[in-house]
Amino acid sequence: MKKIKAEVVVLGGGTAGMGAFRAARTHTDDVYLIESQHFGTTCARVGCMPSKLLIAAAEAAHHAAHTAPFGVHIDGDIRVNGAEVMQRVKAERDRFVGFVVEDVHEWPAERRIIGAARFIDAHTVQIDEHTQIQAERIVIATGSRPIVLPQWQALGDKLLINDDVFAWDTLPESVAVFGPGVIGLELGQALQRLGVKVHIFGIGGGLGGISDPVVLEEACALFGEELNLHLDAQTEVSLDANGKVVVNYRENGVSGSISADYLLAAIGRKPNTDNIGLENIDIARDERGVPKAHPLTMQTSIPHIFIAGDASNQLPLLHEASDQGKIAGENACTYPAIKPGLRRSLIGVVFSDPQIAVIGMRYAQVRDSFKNPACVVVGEVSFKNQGRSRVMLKNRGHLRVYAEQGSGRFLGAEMVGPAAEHIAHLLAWAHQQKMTIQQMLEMPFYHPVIEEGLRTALRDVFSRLDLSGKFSRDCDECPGA
Ligand SMILES: Cc1cc2nc3c(=O)[nH]c(=O)nc-3n(C[C@H](O)[C@H](O)[C@H](O)COP(=O)(O)OP(=O)(O)OC[C@H]3O[C@@H](n4cnc5c(N)ncnc54)[C@H](O)[C@@H]3O)c2cc1C
Ligand SMILES: NC(=O)c1ccc[n+]([C@@H]2O[C@H](COP(=O)([O-])OP(=O)(O)OC[C@H]3O[C@@H](n4cnc5c(N)ncnc54)[C@H](O)[C@@H]3O)[C@@H](O)[C@H]2O)c1
Repeated sequence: MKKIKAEVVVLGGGTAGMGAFRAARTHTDDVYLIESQHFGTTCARVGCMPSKLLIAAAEAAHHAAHTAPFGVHIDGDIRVNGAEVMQRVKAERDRFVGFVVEDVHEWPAERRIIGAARFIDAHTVQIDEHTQIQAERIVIATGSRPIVLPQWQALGDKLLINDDVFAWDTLPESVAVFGPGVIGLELGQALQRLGVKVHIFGIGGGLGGISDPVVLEEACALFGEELNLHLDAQTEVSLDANGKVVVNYRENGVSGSISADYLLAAIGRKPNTDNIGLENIDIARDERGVPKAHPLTMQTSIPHIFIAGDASNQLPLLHEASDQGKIAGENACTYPAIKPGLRRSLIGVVFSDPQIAVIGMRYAQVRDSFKNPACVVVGEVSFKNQGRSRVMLKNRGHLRVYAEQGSGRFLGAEMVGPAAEHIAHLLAWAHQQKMTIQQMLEMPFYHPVIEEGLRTALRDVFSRLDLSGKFSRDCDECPGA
C-alpha cells in the first residue's frame, strides 16, 4: 500500500470535485483529486448535456409535425431515425466530455488518482487497496446516483437508469418511466416525441418538482394532453414470458396494465455518502445519513472536512455543485480561517415543453415561512392570451409571483410556460438583488415579447400590495414589513 501525506485531498472528480481541486490549487500544489470511475463529470457524460441533446432532437421532430396551423405543410412522413438521433447525442456528448477531460489532463498526473476513496479515520482516506492518503483537510464531492427500488432488480437488464439511455445505439419502442420529477419528465417527453411509447408513473400527484397548486394543475393538464401520466398510481412490476416489463397499476380506483421494453428509474437520486466509510468518523449527519454542512462555508461538523455538490444533499444542480466546490476547496485551504462563499438565489429549470421554472422561494417555502397568509401577495398571468406567445403558438402555461405584503419585496415564483428559462433568469437576478415589485416594474420591457407576460403578473401583484405602511404597523408576523 502506497502511503502519502498531503495538505488537501478531494474525493470525487465531478463538477464539485474539479471546482474544489481548482480552487485549492490556487493556494497549494499539495492537493490530490481522487476519482472512482471516469473523469468527465455526470453533467457532461450522463446528465445535463446528453439530456438536452436528446430534448433538442425531440423538439425538432415536434416542430416538424406541428407546422400546419401556420399554413406551412410538410408533405409526407416525418421520420425519426433512432440510430441517427443517438449518434448525434453521443457524438456531441463526447465532444463536451472531451473538453472536461482536456482540463483534467492539464493537471499533474501524479495528483489525480483513480480508485474508490473511503475514510479510515478523520484524516486518512484509502483508495481501493492501493493507496492511503493522510490529509490535513478533506473535501467530499462524491456526487449522487439514481435510487433503484429493490423489487426492480428482478428486471435485470430491462431496468435502466439515465446513464443507460445515453448509451443506446438506437431508440426502443416503449419505456415505462418511474418518477415524474425533473429527469422523468424531461426524458419521458423527449422519448415520446421521438416516437417511443412512454408511460410515466408517480406517487402523490407531483410533476416536474412544482409546489404551487395552481401551476401544478395547469402543468398536469398541459402535459396530460401529450403524455400518458399516472401521477398517483399503485404499481406492480414484473417481466412477462417475452421479456417485456409489465406494469399493473391502480389509479383513482381504476386498474390498468401496460407493457414496455424497459423501466427507467427516475424516482430521485441518493448522495454517494453511504459507501465512503463515514462509519469510521464521528460526523453529524442529516436524516438521509449525509454529513450536515453549513451552506455558506460547506464545513461539516468535523471542522477540517468539507462537502460539496450532490453529495451534500443541498441543491442537486450543476451551478450549485460548481459554487459549492469552489467554496469547499477555498476553505479547505485557508482553514481554520474559513469564509462564507457566494451562494446565489435559487433558480431551477426543467427543460420540458413548455418549460417549468422555480425561482427564489418556492410556493411551499413561502407558505411554510409566513405564518399569516395575509403577509404574502400572489400575482399571476395565464399565457393563453399573451400576445407574443400566441403569435408563436406557444400560448400555454401559467406564472405565479410571490411578494411580501407591506414591503413589496419579491419573494419567488413558479411557472410552467414559454421561455421559462429566460424569465427565470430575470426573476432570479431580481431576487438576488432583493428588488421590490415596484423596482421590477421600473425595468424596461420590449414589445412584443413573452416577458410582457411577466410584466402582467408583476402588475397583478402590485395591484394587491398595500404600501400604506399598515402592514409594518399592524403585522408583526410579516418578517420584512
Ligand atoms: C439526467 C440528468 C440531467 C441533469 N440535468 C441538469 C440540468 O439540466 N441542469 C442542472 O443544473 N443540473 C442537471 N443535473 C444535475 C447535475 O448533473 C448534478 O447536480 C451535478 O452533475 C452534480 O455534480 P457533482 O460534482 O456533485 O457530482 P458528479 O459530477 O457526479 O461527480 C461525483 C464524482 O465522484 C465520483 N465518486 C463517487 N464515489 C467516489 C468515491 N468513493 N471515491 C472517489 N470518487 C467517487 C463519481 O464517479 C463522480 O465522478 C442533471 C442530472 C441528471 C442525472
Ligand atoms: N433541468 C435540470 O436542472 C435537471 C434535470 C435533471 C435532473 N436534475 C437534478 O437531478 C435531481 C434528481 O432528479 P429526479 O427526477 O431523479 O428526482 P426528482 O426528485 O426531481 O423527482 C423524483 C420523482 O419521483 C417520484 N417518486 C418517488 N418515489 C416514487 C415511486 N416509488 N414511484 C414513482 N414515483 C416516485 C417523486 O414523487 C418525484 O416526482 C433533481 O432534483 C434535479 O436537481 C436537474
